[in-house]
Amino acid sequence: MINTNDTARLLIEALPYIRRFTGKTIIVKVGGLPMTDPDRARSLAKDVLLLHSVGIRPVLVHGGGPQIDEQMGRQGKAVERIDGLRVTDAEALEIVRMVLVGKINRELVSAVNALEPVAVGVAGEDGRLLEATQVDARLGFVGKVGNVRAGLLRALLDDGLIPIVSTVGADPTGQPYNVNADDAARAIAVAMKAEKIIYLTSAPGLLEDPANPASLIHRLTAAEARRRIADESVTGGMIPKLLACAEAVEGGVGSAHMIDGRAGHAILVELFTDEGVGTMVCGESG
Ligand SMILES: Nc1ncnc2c1ncn2[C@@H]1O[C@H](COP(=O)(O)OP(=O)(O)O)[C@@H](O)[C@H]1O
Ligand SMILES: CC(=O)N[C@@H](CCC(=O)OP(=O)(O)O)C(=O)O
Repeated sequence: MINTNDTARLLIEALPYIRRFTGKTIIVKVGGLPMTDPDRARSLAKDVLLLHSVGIRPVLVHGGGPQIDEQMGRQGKAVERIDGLRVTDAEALEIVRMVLVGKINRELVSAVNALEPVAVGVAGEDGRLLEATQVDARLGFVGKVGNVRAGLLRALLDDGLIPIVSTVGADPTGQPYNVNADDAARAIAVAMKAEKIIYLTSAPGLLEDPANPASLIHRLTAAEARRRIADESVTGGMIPKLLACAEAVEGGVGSAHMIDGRAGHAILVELFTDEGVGTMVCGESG
C-alpha cells in the first residue's frame, strides 16, 4: 500500500530541485557494466525522459567496455589495456565502432523512443562532435578528446530532443579514434558548461575501502580527488572516473557525481532528494 505521507513528502522535497535544474544541462554517462541487463536500459530511459519532461536538458553519453571485450573474444582477438585504455588496432577499432555505435547506441535510442520518440543517436565522429588526437602510438587508434562541437548537441536540445552519444571521436582527416567514455563525457560537460555530470557506474560511488560498500565517501573536493589518485587509494577504472570528475569541476561544471548504475532510478534520488546517493565531487567552495 502506498504511504501517502511518504509519497507527498518525496514530491514536496523534489520540487525545489526540479525548479533549480529546469533549463540546465545535465550530462549522464553510463558505463558498459551497468548496461549488461536490458531492464536497466529501460529504467535509465525512464529516468532520462523524466528529466527531459521537467525541462532539464539531458545528454546521455555511453561506454561499453565489457561488451567490446566480449565481441573481441568472440572474434578470437586478445584484449590488452595499458593504464586502463584499450590497445586498439584497425581491426579492434572496427569492433569498437560496431559495438558502441551499431549496438549499444541503438539499444539506448530504442529504449527511450519506445516511451517517447525524442532520442537521437550521435557518434562522436559525426559532424566532428568529438575531435580526437592520438594518445600514444603504443595504443594505436586511441584518441584524447580536444575540441567538442557543443553547438550540435545544443541544437538537438533546443529542438526538444535528447542526444545519446557514443564516444568514437575523429581527427580532422576523418580518421576515427576510440576514446575513453568517462573522459569524453567530461569533455562534453565542460564544453556545454553543464550544471552537473553524473557517472552511473558499477560501484556505490567512491569507497574509502573498495572491499567495503559501507565506506562510501559522500562528498569531496576536486583537490581531494586528485590527492586520492596520487596516493594510489583508488585503482582500476575508478582512476579515470575520479580524474574526469576532478577535471569536470575544475573546468567549470557545477558538480560531478558517481552513483550506482545498478540500483534502480539512482539518478532521480541523487538529483531530487535531500540525501542523494553516491559520491559528489565539487569545487573548493561547493
Ligand atoms: N576506491 C574505490 N571505490 C569504488 N570503486 C573502486 C575503487 N577503487 C577501484 N574501484 C573499482 O572501479 C570500478 C569502477 O570503474 P569501471 O568498472 O571502469 O566503471 P564503469 O562501471 O563505469 O565501467 C568499480 O567496479 C571498482 O571495482
Ligand atoms: C580507449 C578505451 O579504452 N576506450 C573504451 C571505450 C568504451 C568505454 O569507455 O566503456 P566503459 O565506460 O564501459 O568503460 C574501450 O575501448 O573500452
